[in-house]
Amino acid sequence: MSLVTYSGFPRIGLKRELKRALESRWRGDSSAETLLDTARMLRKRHWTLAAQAGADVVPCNDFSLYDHVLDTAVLFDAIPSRYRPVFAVDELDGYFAMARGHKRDGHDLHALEMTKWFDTNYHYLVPELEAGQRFALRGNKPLADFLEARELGFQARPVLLGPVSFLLLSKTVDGSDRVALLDALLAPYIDLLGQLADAGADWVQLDEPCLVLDLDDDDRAAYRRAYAALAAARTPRRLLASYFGALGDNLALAASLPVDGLHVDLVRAPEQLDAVLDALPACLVLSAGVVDGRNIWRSRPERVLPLLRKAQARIGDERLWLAPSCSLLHVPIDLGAETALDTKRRAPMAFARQKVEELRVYADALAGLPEAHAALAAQQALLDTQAHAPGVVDAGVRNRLRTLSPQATLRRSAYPIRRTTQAETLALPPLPTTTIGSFPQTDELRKARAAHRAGKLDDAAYDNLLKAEVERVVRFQEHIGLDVLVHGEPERNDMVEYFGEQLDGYLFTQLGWVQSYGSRCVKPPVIYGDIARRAAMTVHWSSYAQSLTDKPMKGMLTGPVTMLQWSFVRDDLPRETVCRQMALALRDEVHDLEAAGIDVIQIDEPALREGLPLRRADWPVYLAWAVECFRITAGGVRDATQIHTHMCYSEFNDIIEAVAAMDADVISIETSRSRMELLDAFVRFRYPNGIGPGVYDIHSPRVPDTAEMLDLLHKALAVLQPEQLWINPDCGLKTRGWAEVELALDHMVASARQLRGELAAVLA
Ligand SMILES: Nc1nc2c(c(=O)[nH]1)N[C@@H](CNc1ccc(C(=O)N[C@@H](CCC(=O)N[C@@H](CCC(=O)N[C@@H](CCC(=O)O)C(=O)O)C(=O)O)C(=O)O)cc1)CN2
Ligand code: MET
Ligand SMILES: [Zn+2]
Repeated sequence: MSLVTYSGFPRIGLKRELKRALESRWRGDSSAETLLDTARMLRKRHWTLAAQAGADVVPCNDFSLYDHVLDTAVLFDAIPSRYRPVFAVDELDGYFAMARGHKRDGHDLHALEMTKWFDTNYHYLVPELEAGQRFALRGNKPLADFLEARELGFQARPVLLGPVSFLLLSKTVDGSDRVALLDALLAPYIDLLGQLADAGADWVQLDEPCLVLDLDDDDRAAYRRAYAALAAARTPRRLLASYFGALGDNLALAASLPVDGLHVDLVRAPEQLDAVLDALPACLVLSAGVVDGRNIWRSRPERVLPLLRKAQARIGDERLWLAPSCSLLHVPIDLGAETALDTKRRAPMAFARQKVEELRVYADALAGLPEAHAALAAQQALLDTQAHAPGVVDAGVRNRLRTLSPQATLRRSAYPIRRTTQAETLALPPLPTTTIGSFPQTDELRKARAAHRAGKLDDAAYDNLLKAEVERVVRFQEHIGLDVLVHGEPERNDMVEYFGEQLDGYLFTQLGWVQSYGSRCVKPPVIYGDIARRAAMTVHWSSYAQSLTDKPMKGMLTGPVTMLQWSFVRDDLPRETVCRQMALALRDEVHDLEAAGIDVIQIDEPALREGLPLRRADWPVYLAWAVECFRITAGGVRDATQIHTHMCYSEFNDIIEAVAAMDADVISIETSRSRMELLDAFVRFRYPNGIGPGVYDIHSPRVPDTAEMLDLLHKALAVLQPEQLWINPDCGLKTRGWAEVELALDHMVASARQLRGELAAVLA
């Protein structure tokens, strides 16, 4: 009979137990032991849950206290020297110093860089390597997890990030070739695999997601060398796992590697099954990733069963494993906890637990169990009726999209004309200062929102509290002398969920948390139907904030691509269609803001880069619709209305033409961690519009001083026109405390004043 398994489980816990335990430890309110106890409790709970749901084999070492790439770096002792003194005192403090920076006991260490895990909203820590880097086995996390599982009665399969993907996801600090470090890295990998074999592990899973990317010959050679070396050593049987896309031109490579099993993603790339079966050497196990590890919809038996039957016919039951397409890290844990959702809406959905249950049913169906067949037929019937459920199709939206004029993407005039008009109407000083939107989300705010939601705080009281917060934010900005103000976004739980709550076509979960980085989670809202705006969403707050000040108040919206990227999206329409619906809804909001007298409107697109397809060949199509959607949102406003956009976590070289084609009047970007390196793409491209390279790293509790910001600004002025330059932080301030924000923004305004003085002196 085919075996049911999965390659990784969410770590944070149904009620975010890990988040609470981490943050409590970081505050110093609890001991390391307490944190480790919570982690152990979660692993046990999750293994038990998965086994009860029908998994035959569970993975181990998929759990992490912060991030699995960081775990791998520490496991192989790839620890930059600056952190070593902290490790020398305490291993766990050292680990968290790499994750979050460390300012204590005379140390002032910045964290490792954080970046997107492929095209997901999960962020990993980028290992820092250097030429001549040495690796050694440090600690025994995978082995300890394996033994812990066995103690509980599970013969688990340890999961490791494979050596080649580990190197490809790392960076070298000296610009040397990271793949050249492979041979040095293989020795401790082999040690570890030997230890696991000695301990009785029969399989190990080596994750090599980079196999779905465009690889060059050196990368391919590295794969061959690495896996030949592992095959020559004593190891458990090796399952090579690819996910997030098709193996494509790397299929021959993957199938030629000396391993014992291959995992492929048949959700993103069902079409690869024939080629995979043709290429799969005899005796290899095929782990078929047939239910979606990236989305929350039940699988469609009419799509999945033919794939499984074909595989079964070709290789038999013993060599066929059933699994989700990728780790379940990217979905919430248990739909059963969503008691507030009505059963009709809940029926077509599946979270991690339900996905394992689905796999069990497929395995039983392959084994010929009649009740499994009946269950799958019922599931298919349910999904078919879903297409006609209320709210799924909105004829008005469909019609509006069908008849949308191409003119909708156009501004009235070209940028140089808009620029002049805006200079006259806004009358801003040179080098205008602004912020990215959010101000600190204090405990008080979050508690009040929770109380409001629970019915313990009435609408009026909640509204008053938010109004008072907006007023505080406005007064503060006036006091320190910022030029373009914001209202601070205190009314928003999250920049995506907040808008989702006000749009038709969306539904929400109570406990649908997904880890974004470390202890930070998001609760992606679910798009199940056509998107339409019921009423204005932000005009009330922006107008109120504008009424408090004579300075321009910047309206604040989340852009269509980011709304899509950070939601769970229906799978019965092309993503670009859903995105166009979103763009139309947001366009109406832009117009309403303009009509209400808001002259500056920011449309955030921090996830535009994240949505870029993993294969270069697929970029142009995506970028074309992504840019079009932004332009639909911003299109049609008066020349005098200044459209801003904001992007963080982005490498711009690949997308600079698309960014320019968005034609926002001003873009703010994250640049301070890279010390303005991210500006290079804009400079090379001679990006003509306004640009605000961030001068304050808001991810760190560290407050930069004025001189540090001036230094960054001088760097920017060396390559940009002074008329282009805006001064702002890297991103929103919601995760920071007021004390830090007050100081940092004060320093920022001081740096702007000084720079204006310098410029005036040059011109005089
Ligand atoms: N969707 C999304 N993706 C993003 C970002 C983003 O802002 N949004 N930013 C980038 C970085 N990623 C981030 C992801 C999450 C957070 C973040 O701060 N998340 C918060 C939760 C935000 C939220 O939904 N808050 C809700 C719920 C808050 C809460 O925990 N309430 C308590 C009750 C309050 C209390 O008593 O303390 C509870 O439910 O138990 C609210 O404010 O209403 C967290 O993990 O702490 C920040 C950055 C990239 N991806
Ligand atoms: N306007 C948003 C904020 O300031 C943009 C955040 S981008 C992740 O929080
Ligand atoms: Zn941002």
